[in-house]
Amino acid sequence: MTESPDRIYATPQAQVADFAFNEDVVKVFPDMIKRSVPGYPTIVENIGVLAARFAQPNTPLYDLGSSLGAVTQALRRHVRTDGCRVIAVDNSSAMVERCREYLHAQDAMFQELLPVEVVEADILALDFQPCSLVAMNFTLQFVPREHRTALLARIRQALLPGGALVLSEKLRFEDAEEHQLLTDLHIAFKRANGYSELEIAQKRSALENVMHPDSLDEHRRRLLDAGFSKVVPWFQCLNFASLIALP
Ligand SMILES: Nc1ncnc2c1ncn2[C@@H]1O[C@H](C[S@+](CC[C@H]([NH3+])C(=O)[O-])CC(=O)[O-])[C@@H](O)[C@H]1O
Ligand SMILES: O=C(O)C(=O)Cc1ccccc1
Repeated sequence: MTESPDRIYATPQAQVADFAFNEDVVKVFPDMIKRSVPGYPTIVENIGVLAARFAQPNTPLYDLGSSLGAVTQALRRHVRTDGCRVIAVDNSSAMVERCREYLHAQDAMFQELLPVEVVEADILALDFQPCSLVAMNFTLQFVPREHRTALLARIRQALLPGGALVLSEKLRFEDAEEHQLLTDLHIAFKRANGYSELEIAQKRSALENVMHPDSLDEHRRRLLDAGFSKVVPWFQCLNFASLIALP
C-alpha cells in the first residue's frame, strides 16, 4: 500500500478527460485530498468525535462514498458504543479494493475496533437499515442534482430518533464577489500545497462535468425538504463546509 504524490495533472494533456475515481486516482488519493480540501484532516477526525455523540447501541453507522475509508477509520477510532458496526459504501471498485486493504491494516494494529463491511454499490440503489449515523464526506456533490433530495429523504427515513447525518461538501456562493474570493483563496491553498497553475487548471476542467457543488442555502432547503428537522453547520474552511442534519 504505497501512497504516491499526486502528479495526475502535472503534464499537459491535449484533452482533459472527465475526473474518475479509477486506479490512477486511488494510488494518489490520500495525498490528493489532503492537498486539495482545506480542513480535510480536521473534518475526518471530528466526524469520529461527532459520531460518538450520536451512535446508538446495536445500530449500523454508514460511511457513504467511503473512498479509502478515512471516515470509517475515524469512526472505528472514536465510537465505543456496544454493538455498533460500520457499513462503508462506494461504487468505485478500485477504491473498494484498496479500502479493504487499509481496513485490514487498521485491524492488525488495534484491538476492539468496530466491525466493518465495505460494500461496492451505488448509494442511490442502497436499501438503508435503521441506523444512528450517516456520514457523507464530500460525496453528495458527485450525485446528479436530480437524485439528491430523494437520496436524503431515504437517509432521513432510515435514521433513528437521536441519530444524525453529517454532510460535508464543497460550497458555491450565491454572492458573486464572495464566490470569487473563496475560489481564489482555494486556488491559493492548492498553490501553497505545491500544485502548479497547470495542475490546478487541468483538474478544474476534469471536475467541471462531474462535481456540482451547491450553496449552503440550497443544502439547508434540500435537507428540510427531505424531512430533516434541523441543520447545524459545524465546520467551514474557505469553500468547504460540513453540516449536521438532525432527523
Ligand atoms: N453514487 C455513488 N455511490 C457510491 N459512491 C459514490 C457515488 N458517487 C460517488 N461516489 C464515491 O464518492 C467518493 C467521493 S470522495 C469521498 C472522500 C471520502 N469520503 C473521504 O472522506 O476520504 C470525494 C472527493 O474525492 O472529493 C468517491 O470514492 C466516489 O467513488
Ligand atoms: O480539487 C478540488 O478542486 C476539489 O474540489 C476537491 C477534490 C478532491 C479530490 C478529488 C476530487 C475533488
